[in-house]
Amino acid sequence: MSDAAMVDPVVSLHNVTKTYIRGGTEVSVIRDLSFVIPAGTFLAIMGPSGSGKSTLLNVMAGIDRPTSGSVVVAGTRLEQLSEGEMARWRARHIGYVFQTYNLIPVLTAAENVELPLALTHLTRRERADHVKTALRLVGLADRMDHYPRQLSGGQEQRVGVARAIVSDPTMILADEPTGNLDRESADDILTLLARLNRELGKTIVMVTHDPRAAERAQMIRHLEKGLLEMPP
Ligand SMILES: Nc1ncnc2c1ncn2[C@@H]1O[C@H](COP(=O)(O)OP(=O)(O)OP(=O)(O)O)[C@@H](O)[C@H]1O
Repeated sequence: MSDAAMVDPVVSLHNVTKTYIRGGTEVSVIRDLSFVIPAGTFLAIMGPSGSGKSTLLNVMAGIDRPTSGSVVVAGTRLEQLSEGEMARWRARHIGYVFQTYNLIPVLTAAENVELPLALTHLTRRERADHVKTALRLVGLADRMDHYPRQLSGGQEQRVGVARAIVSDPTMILADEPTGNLDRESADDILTLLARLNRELGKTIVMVTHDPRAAERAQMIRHLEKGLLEMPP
């Protein structure tokens, strides 16, 4: 890792543990995890089902709070934020891509993409411009007024990616973004994520089961029982 990367991580986790109570006993999903993600990295996190991948992503997004330890993302120590501050912080810094797209069926592609901008101070005109740019970036400028049911799975996920980038966030977190797609659509989404990383310098953290998807990232880490396998 270069000195610059050490100086400028987008994510730093220090001794992060996340514990749930299940059936009266404490279960550690993430155990004493410490690592940094340098700015501009495209990282894939792999690991068996239940190993804590989604939990880790949610901790980085400020959706889940760790039981102990500290999480610094984009220069902010997340445990210091109230729920309201966290929502505003997340809107500014995090774009999230879901396995099942999570589009709202009664809204058009453009309206879905515009949703994260509700928490910003942009004017209506500026919001429309951002939406157009995001949909153009994912190659769906001609589908702005289509509803999710009028789109293929691959196109729906491209709308999902447009929604994740519309506010120009610091980091994109993608939880199994290709899990519901056929090989060709999956490749399109991975190519798109790689482009956003390369051309726009977005830091991307992608959770995936699929080794072929993980290969498209610059760096792969394996999570096993809440512990991250670190490079030699
Ligand atoms: N809110 C919760 N309450 C209790 N247990 C939880 C909660 N959220 C997650 N868990 C447990 O934590 C463990 C890790 O879950 P997580 O979803 O992070 O794993 P994962 O690696 O993403 O799995 P998958 O690949 O199946 O999505 C699981 O055993 C899960 O049941």
